[in-house]
Amino acid sequence: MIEGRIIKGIGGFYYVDTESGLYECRARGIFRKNKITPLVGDFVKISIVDEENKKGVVEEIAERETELVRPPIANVNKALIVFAVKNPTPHLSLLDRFIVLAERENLEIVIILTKIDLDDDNTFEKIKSIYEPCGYKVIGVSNLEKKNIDKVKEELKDNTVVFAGPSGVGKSSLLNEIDSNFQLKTGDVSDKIKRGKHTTRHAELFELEFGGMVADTPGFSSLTLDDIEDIDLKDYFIEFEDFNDECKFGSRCIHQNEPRCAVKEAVENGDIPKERYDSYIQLLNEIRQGKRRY
Ligand SMILES: Nc1nc2c(ncn2[C@@H]2O[C@H](COP(=O)(O)OP(=O)(O)OP(=O)(O)O)[C@@H](O)[C@H]2O)c(=O)[nH]1
Ligand SMILES: [Zn+2]
Repeated sequence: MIEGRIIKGIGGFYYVDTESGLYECRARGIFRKNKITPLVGDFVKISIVDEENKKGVVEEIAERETELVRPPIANVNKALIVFAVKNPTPHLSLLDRFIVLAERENLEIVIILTKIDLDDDNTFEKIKSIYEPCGYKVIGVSNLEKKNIDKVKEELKDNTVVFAGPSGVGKSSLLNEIDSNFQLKTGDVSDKIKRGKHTTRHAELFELEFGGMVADTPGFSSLTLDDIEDIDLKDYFIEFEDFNDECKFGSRCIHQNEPRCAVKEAVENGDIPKERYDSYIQLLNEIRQGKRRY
């Protein structure tokens, strides 16, 4: 058996990068039986079935350091959450959902706002003023005017990063600016001509020329948080952290209707952005309603 890493998965095939090249692999049936799906980013052991045609079988999957469900990817340490300031209009509820999922995996999170060349109503500053006080780095980028591409590069260098965000925000364009080899790797020319634009259809990991790995992932337009418990949600709003223990009911406080809630006080004092608190309550209600349905 040889070791490698799954860098792409399409239609039941896993493409495993190893020291002796790229192998197209099937997964052992045992994984399906145990309800384990190999993920892009997984470190695996494969047996070679056909060396000439580079075909193999995934035999073992190493324990995952991190595992994101949406987009599905394993063993990344950082998430660059990409939204555009305009075209498409940024939906902060979706941004908050992604943050929750990434915080649950303890990923480092950086928010990238693209298309700042179109920003005629200060959307960048507005979003930054909500998320920066929470502790998130917010970087404004223009692929068109090649602005702040180097700042994004710094975030990628020597990390394993997932690019996630809605469709059309410029994730692939940004990766093209970052590493000129990216286009060669993704460029499905016939597809591009047919559809007039490049659309990412599956997650794929790329090695960056300056060190590090990055996964471009298909855009998503909604995210549900069904598998999160209502009581846990507050832990994924990191700006609540300093106040959680000061509530009258301590860690049992869900910061909604409880008396003497330090989080609610912090919102009133402006120490926690109101937008984030409102978003928290909205997600909390959603999770609870979802639970009641089952
Ligand atoms: N004005 C402006 N347009 C941009 C910028 N970045 C990307 N675009 C345009 O936005 C559109 C979508 O860009 P993509 O890079 O395909 O977006 P994506 O996020 O990869 O989309 P999916 O693959 O569908 O997830 C293209 O028409 C780009 O030319 C930018 O910084 N400024
Ligand atoms: Zn509270």
